[in-house]
Amino acid sequence: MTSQPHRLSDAEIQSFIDAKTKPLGALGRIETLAAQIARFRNTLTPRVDTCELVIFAADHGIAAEGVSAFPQAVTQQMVLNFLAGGAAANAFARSLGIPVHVVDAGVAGEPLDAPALWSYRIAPGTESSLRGPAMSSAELAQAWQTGAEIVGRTQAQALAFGEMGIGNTASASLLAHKLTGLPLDTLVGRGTGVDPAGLAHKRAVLGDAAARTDTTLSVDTALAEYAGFEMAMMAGAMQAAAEDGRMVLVDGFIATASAAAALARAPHIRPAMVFCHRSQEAGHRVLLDWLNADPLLDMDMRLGEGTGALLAWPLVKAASAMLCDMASFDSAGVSQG
Ligand SMILES: Cc1cc2ncn([C@H]3O[C@H](COP(=O)(O)O)[C@@H](O)[C@H]3O)c2cc1C
Ligand SMILES: O=C(O)c1cccnc1
Repeated sequence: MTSQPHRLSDAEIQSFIDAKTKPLGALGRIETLAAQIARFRNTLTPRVDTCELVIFAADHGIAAEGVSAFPQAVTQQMVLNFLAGGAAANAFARSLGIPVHVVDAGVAGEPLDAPALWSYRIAPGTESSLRGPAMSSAELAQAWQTGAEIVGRTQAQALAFGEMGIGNTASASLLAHKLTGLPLDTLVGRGTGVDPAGLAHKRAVLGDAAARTDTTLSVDTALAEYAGFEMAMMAGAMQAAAEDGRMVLVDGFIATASAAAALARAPHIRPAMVFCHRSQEAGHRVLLDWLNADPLLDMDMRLGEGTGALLAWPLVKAASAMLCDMASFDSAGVSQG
């Protein structure tokens, strides 16, 4: 008979943290984060000092219904901007020494001919979920599987996931609504900044799109009916990353909707997930509450791209360093109170 590997208990982890040279609890939420990392990696000294950012880009059929303040062409233009290193995510990542990978999961138009682009396009954009399913179940399966394949191309101990896709706050609202049963209106926000009339129009369009199907749906049906390729691919990548022992840094509203889908399929991956920031997008707060997630930062940001996840990375790294590098009262010869 093979013996089961020892699973660290919460009490063992807490007493290891309490033995460090600091008053009890003095590192606040860094201690909570450290305990999460130790539990997830099942070691008291989990080294987490490398991170990569993967940005998934795709277009959304529902963008044609006027639910964004920006035209669909911006998705492809921003992909080129990511590749040129000029987006907010690039600037943040560079300042932190984090490599950025850009995935074409289904950007509209002709495929981009850019050697640095990770080209995994399922189709040139989804169908409009106002009229029918955004994608087929075969496309969903392909997107999910591709997410796992993409994780295989990365090495870092933590992966931050970002997205780009005009109209994807609309898709994220619909996906979150069908997964959770929360009222749709509480999950709809201004995205890139639609004005009050634009927001009323967005609510009406999304209400009609939601009315096509049952109030709540299974995760696979919800994804196929309403998600984008970048969201399904990100969800698949989150599951694969967590199952490979990597920490998963969850960004804003769209990434959190993808995380909710990943959790619906694979609840066991929750300990890998760090909810990094609370976006200004109205639905994010509601969805985080439903997930019982209390994110690390609240910076009044509403961008996506993985920017919020990047800002939280130093906190994750510090929590790991606290566990790995900090002395105990015993080892340092410091008197306890
Ligand atoms: C220049 C620009 C850069 C962006 N970077 C991320 N997003 C963000 O805005 C989009 C979602 O908002 P909506 O649903 O209203 O279209 C996504 O592409 C998201 O990543 C951007 C949007 C714009 C315009
Ligand atoms: O929170 C996000 O991820 C977000 C919010 C608005 C626009 N794009 C992304």
